Amino acid sequence: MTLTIAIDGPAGSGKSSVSKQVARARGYGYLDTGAAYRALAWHVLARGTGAASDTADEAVVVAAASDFPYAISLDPDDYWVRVGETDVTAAIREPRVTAAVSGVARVPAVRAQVNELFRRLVRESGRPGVVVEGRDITTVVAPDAPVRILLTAAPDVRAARRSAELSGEDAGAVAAALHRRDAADSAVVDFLTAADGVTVVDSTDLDFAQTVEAVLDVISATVPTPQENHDGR
Ligand SMILES: Nc1ncnc2c1ncn2[C@@H]1O[C@H](COP(=O)(O)OP(=O)(O)O)[C@@H](O)[C@H]1O
Ligand SMILES: Nc1ccn([C@@H]2O[C@H](COP(=O)(O)OP(=O)(O)O)[C@@H](O)[C@H]2O)c(=O)n1
Repeated sequence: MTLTIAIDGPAGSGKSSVSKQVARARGYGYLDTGAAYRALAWHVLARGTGAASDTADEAVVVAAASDFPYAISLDPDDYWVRVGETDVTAAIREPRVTAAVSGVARVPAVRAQVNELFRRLVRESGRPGVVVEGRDITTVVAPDAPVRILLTAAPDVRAARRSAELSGEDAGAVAAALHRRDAADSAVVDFLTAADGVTVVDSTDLDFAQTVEAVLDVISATVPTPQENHDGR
């Protein structure tokens, strides 16, 4: 059976980059759940024009979700996202998609549909474990996962990290968009407080390597690596 490592947190907390590195270190798969919501937002925008591409319209979103040929790689060293024949790996990070994604993520039928997909992708991964990251993995998608982590960082630190990535964008606008999206998203699922049994890793004062180490330590406490087993630790 594939082991699930569940990681939640707000935008820019380091979920994707840290989870990817942790997956490499443990020989696990990596599942970016936000990519499904982003790809569906991209799909809605690509399918229609005018009202037919309105990601705030639940009926439009549900119609797009019923015809959504989505595929994602769980390989941390070969990450890609596709909708049908189109590689959307880069396109789903564009600001126009980021601005539309919360509308898509608000639709309960969409959440139920992608959650089933996430569980199936983990089941069929063929890997000993998968690091699954998002907003509701510790609470809804995999509440029984043996390791559940909330990755946080102070809002200004998260905004600074995100704007450093998007060098062409205005830092103030990136920060405002990030805080707006967190506010919209946290009305749907609570990813700002740790549920019972969830370990908080706060990366505000940690660099990237230290954050990866902190997450690996939490995992090792519950799931020793084969090497650690061998040493009798
Ligand atoms: N502890 C850290 N210290 C400094 N930079 C970090 C740290 N964790 C992540 N980053 C960087 O911050 C940016 C946002 O991280 P990302 O993994 O995309 O966050 P999320 O998936 O939560 O939105 C990336 O450029 C990443 O390399
Ligand atoms: N498990 C999840 C993951 C993402 N999402 C939604 O998908 C969007 C994009 O997620 P993401 O993880 O790619 O966002 P970042 O944290 O990388 O900025 C979020 O803003 C949420 O609206 C969600 O609702 N539930």
